[in-house]
Amino acid sequence: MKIRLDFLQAEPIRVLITGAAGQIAYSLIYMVSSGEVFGKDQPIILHLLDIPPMTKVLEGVCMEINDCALPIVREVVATTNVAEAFKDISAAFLVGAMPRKQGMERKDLLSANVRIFKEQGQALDQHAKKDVKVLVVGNPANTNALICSKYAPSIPKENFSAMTRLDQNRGQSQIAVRCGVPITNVKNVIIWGNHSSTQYPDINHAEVITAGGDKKKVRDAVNDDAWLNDTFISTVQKRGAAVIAARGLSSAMSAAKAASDHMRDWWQGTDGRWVSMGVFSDGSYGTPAEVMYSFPVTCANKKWTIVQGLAIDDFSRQKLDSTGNELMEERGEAIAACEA
Ligand SMILES: NC(=O)c1ccc[n+]([C@@H]2O[C@H](COP(=O)([O-])OP(=O)(O)OC[C@H]3O[C@@H](n4cnc5c(N)ncnc54)[C@H](O)[C@@H]3O)[C@@H](O)[C@H]2O)c1
Ligand SMILES: O=C(O)C[C@H](O)C(=O)O
Repeated sequence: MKIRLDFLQAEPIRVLITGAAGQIAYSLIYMVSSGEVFGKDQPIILHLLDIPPMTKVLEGVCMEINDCALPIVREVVATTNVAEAFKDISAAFLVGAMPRKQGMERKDLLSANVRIFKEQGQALDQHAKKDVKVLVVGNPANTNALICSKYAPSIPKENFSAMTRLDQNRGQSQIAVRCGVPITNVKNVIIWGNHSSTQYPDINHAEVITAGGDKKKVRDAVNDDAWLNDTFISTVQKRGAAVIAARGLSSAMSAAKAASDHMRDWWQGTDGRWVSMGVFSDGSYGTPAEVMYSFPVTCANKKWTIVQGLAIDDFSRQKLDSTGNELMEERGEAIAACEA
């Protein structure tokens, strides 16, 4: 009989979720604690941070974590103290921030939220492991991630990322429904740029296994350029606002699922699959350098690599530029707000 000792041997890692008393965290904590993200054999010590007025809610969340009887959760550190929350962490989901309300754009949250990410960047710099992997979810996510990395100079820029996986999942789902196939039959939908209404959901390189079992380019399988170039793009760009209009609250379950997908793929690798992540731009594809731009990437050995060599037509060029311009504007505003 083969006895598995790896579970007993693995050292626990410390995983931080901020905004732990909020909506997204309520789903995310379970996903992370179930082993979906770091592996079923990887014990974790959960660090949960929220602000003092949420202490009682956080206590309730901790009761529920205990009551879930989760095998990989070794300990829960629930706190409103930033230094304690960031101490020795190997991974961070930075969720805690104000969500937008109906009628707002995500960048309207910049002045309210950016200082949170300046403070948390400083905390990462002082207290976290130097190889910590940081996923920023709180909006405006790309620019908050940039600010976080700016204030954590001792941690490599490539350890910071912003979440555009929800947009990727939304795009793949729209295509799967349109083609009448399971979501797993759709590959390589790309999100370029900002997690905002200027993002560019791009299907030019995407493939689908059709209901008949043939592998086709999405453009050929859908065979409706008007829908792909207009309705599809604007549906994905405006999906967050549509959820807010319907629920009266911003997306939470789907955001938690996307955060789990993002960190799992970064941590465990993508086996050559492309996923979209907001990462520190090196200027690939003529994008502005030094903003957190969403690119197609592959992940291996806990590192992401931008997929290179894709053809960019004129339609796409204009869209890559316009979302890049917005990121540069946000960067200027955010730096000014942090230095004020
Ligand atoms: N990138 C994405 O795809 C995506 C998707 C959905 C939501 N979001 C964003 O995620 C953020 C959180 O959304 P939510 O629905 O969970 O909001 P929520 O209001 O339900 O929860 C946010 C929590 O963060 C806490 N918080 C506020 N300031 C904090 C701080 N300084 N430190 C720690 N915690 C703090 C709040 O007390 C609250 O408990 C929002 O900014 C939202 O816009 C991003
Ligand atoms: O749209 C929002 O404000 C929340 C989130 O960014 C989303 O895309 O659902």
